[in-house]
Amino acid sequence: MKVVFSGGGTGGHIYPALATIDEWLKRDTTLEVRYIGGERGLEKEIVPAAGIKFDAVAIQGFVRALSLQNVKTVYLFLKAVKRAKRQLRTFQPDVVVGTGGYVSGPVLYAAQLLGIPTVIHEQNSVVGVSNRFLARHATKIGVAFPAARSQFKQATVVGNPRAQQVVAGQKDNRFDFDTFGLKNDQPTVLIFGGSQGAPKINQAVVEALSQFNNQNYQILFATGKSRFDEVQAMIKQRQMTVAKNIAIVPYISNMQELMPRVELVIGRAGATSMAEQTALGKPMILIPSPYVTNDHQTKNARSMADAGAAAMIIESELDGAVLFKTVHQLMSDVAKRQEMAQHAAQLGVRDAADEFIALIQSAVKK
Ligand SMILES: CC(=O)N[C@H]1[C@@H](OP(=O)(O)OP(=O)(O)OC[C@H]2O[C@@H](n3ccc(=O)[nH]c3=O)[C@H](O)[C@@H]2O)O[C@H](CO)[C@@H](O)[C@@H]1O
Repeated sequence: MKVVFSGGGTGGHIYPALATIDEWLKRDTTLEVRYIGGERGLEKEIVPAAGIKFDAVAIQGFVRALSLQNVKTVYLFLKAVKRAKRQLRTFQPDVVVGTGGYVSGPVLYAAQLLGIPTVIHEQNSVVGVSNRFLARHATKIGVAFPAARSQFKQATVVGNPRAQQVVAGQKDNRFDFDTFGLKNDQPTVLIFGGSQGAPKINQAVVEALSQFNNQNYQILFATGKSRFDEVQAMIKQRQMTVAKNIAIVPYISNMQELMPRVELVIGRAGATSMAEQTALGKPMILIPSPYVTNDHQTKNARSMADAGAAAMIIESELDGAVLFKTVHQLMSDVAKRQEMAQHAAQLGVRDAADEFIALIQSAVKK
């Protein structure tokens, strides 16, 4: 079978696609896959690095206010549809799968114009712009949360395929913390602000550095690729030292191997992160982004906190002192962490890739 995947901009839309491909290739080595992504999104690096053939189209999102930018957006959209059509005609896929983000709009629309079956996946409980646009002519729709189902005419709850991939990463896990200059026998706190990093979280971590230094747990902190230099400059300006129990990196590219091995996760409340952390049963401290559509991350974080799986900090109340206190309290309380881990695990969907692959296969014309 030949399948084209498209989705991107941010990691939350890319990893579910990669996880589906990964699982599918394990059971069908004859599967042929292409990925069409944006010229500027994270997918441009992540997808080829995963060994998948990648084609790019230029695309940008609509801005909310009336603006000339939107004229350019329409122009780029039509150009991307044309280019995607050419790519699809050459490859002749049996089905085209979209996992959200601006780029999936023109690619799946092109497939729909050519009469190729399309399948979309919605990771969030609130449906995104591209998926809303594509839903009318999509052959099948998979959603991660039951709450999203009612927003489509007909959709199947499959969970988030990335969850299955990180769970698979638990088996025979030989992850070596030495790759980050850390120890294998110390509990690890993982901190990252979604796939792009979050300035407010980065600042709070820098403020708390002197307190985190030399604790009996270690901190692995991913700043986001484009924010690493900014963080280093902040550390230098404040003349702070970074002790050996702390590693600061721009991005973690082997999260599926690392995440199973950490004790506590601190971060945003993006849908794919939530799927991973619940599938693995990780206690979490969530600082939801207030800058996303319909404030959906706050809803995600609140549902985790209500279930007893997470502590939640509102971004406007976050600073180094609050961050340190919340982390330190949990790292000093094994029983509390275990309790949170159990609650998190109860929310996890661990076979989502199987479910999603079955849905895609059901969309292909026999
Ligand atoms: C600001 C924004 O628009 N956020 C949205 C975006 O978030 P974003 O792209 O940040 O998505 P998520 O938090 O859901 O997922 C991040 C993904 O990146 C991975 N990762 C992260 C950091 C790192 O160093 N290495 C790494 O591999 C995580 O393990 C995870 O798989 O898409 C999500 C899923 O549609 C939405 O719910 C979010 O609201």
